[in-house]
Amino acid sequence: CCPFICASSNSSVCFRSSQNKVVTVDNVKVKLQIWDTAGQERFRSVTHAYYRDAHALLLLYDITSKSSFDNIRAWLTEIHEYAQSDVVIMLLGNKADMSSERAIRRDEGERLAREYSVPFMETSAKTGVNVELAFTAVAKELKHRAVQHPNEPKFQIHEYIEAQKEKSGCCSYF
Ligand SMILES: Nc1nc2c(ncn2[C@@H]2O[C@H](COP(=O)(O)OP(=O)(O)OP(=O)(O)O)[C@@H](O)[C@H]2O)c(=O)[nH]1
Repeated sequence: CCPFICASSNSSVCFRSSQNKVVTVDNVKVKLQIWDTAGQERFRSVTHAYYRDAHALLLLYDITSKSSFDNIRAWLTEIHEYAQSDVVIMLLGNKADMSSERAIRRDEGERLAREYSVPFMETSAKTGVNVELAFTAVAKELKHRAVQHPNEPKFQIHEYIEAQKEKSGCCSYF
């Protein structure tokens, strides 16, 4: 409904509610209601009220910004405190198209993701690289959790992502 939800009369404390996205997984339609929360520190006390009930959280940092990467640990700590224990978490290093200004190597993202046992990939909202995959992987995981057939093997989100992700820019390390 609302492009912006403001949590207080101070209009800078807002959440951008993006849109619904429907992903079809094995002929089942999974509706994702996507909330884009503001990432800055000053919003944090308000944001947890929003992700407490979330089924999945995509944590984005900007590969050209060390501070955005450093913030991820704080977010993961926060999530463990406030989010549902079985929430699907995915770490995304965004702006993969800006590899000439890269501040965080891909393997640093991979290492952090391994440390917290969360899937990882680099994305670009500009070129679209791996964006659909991020949403599809989340939708598949949620669908498999909701509709688990007894003889069906458990969906392995890590394996699915590793098999599908585009590794463009593989050699752009500095
Ligand atoms: N080149 C490039 N620019 C991007 C990409 N994603 C976002 N941007 C740009 O980065 C700027 C910030 O984007 P936002 O979506 O506002 O970033 P944000 O992290 O949501 O910002 P806050 O959460 O409000 O702190 C905008 O100018 C976007 O156009 C990307 O993948 N590549």
